[in-house]
Amino acid sequence: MNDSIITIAMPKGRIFGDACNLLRRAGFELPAAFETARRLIIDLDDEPFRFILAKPVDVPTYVEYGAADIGIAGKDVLLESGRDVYEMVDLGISRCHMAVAGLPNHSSKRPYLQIATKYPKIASEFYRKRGEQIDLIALNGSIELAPIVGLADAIVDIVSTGQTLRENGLVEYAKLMDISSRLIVNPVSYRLKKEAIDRIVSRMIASAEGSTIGMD
Ligand SMILES: Nc1ncnc2c1ncn2[C@@H]1O[C@H](COP(=O)(O)OP(=O)(O)OP(=O)(O)O)[C@@H](O)[C@H]1O
Ligand SMILES: O=P(O)(O)OC[C@H]1O[C@H](OP(=O)(O)OP(=O)(O)O)[C@H](O)[C@@H]1O
Repeated sequence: MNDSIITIAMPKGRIFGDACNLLRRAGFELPAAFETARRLIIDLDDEPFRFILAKPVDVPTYVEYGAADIGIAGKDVLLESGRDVYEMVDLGISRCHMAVAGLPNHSSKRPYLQIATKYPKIASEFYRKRGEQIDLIALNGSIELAPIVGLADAIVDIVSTGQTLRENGLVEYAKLMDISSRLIVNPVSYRLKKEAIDRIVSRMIASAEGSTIGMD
């Protein structure tokens, strides 16, 4: 960790555009090519900020280990990763929700419900709280396929517009939680660079979409 530079881990992919817009609203002068460049480390010219561009699911790892002081990550990724980071601000971007879904009027013939998901921790916690024993099937994407081809009785996955469910003839059975992206901070960085990080947090709160502050 360099003491004078603040390193910010950015999630590539879906959140990236929303996160860049938010940073620009917060006064960060991101270069025009920020979104299109293939470089994975980008330093700003006039401010002591370094951006590292990571896969969304890896952002909490970079922040927990201190390779980045700060990061932006979806609440889904934070819950699933269980990484030891401070969650400082709900940025209100990339909003969606986590849901249980499956075929309409489906009734399982299995002894335990078979649940396919990219989020085994979130799914098992949900069913544990309901006192239901399940068989988890971990998948990496195209989760909606599983109930259609009989691999699972239901899925636990993200729903945003609902288009993927609709186009695949699935319905939502239950909503687990709202999801949005959060600003996360490495605890040691926060101790050593508190003033600089607090300034960033304030800028982000002022520019966030209906943000709230909180340290989890
Ligand atoms: N349909 C969606 N609408 C809005 N936000 C979403 C949606 N799907 C996911 N997200 C949010 O965006 C984050 C990153 O999603 P994205 O699909 O870019 O990454 P990913 O799951 O690693 O993708 P891939 O594995 O396909 O590269 C998720 O953690 C979640 O918070
Ligand atoms: O409600 P919607 O607006 O249709 O969005 C929901 C879809 O978006 C995500 O998938 P993603 O596009 O990230 O692809 P994946 O199958 O690789 O996870 C999520 O897993 C759903 O499949």
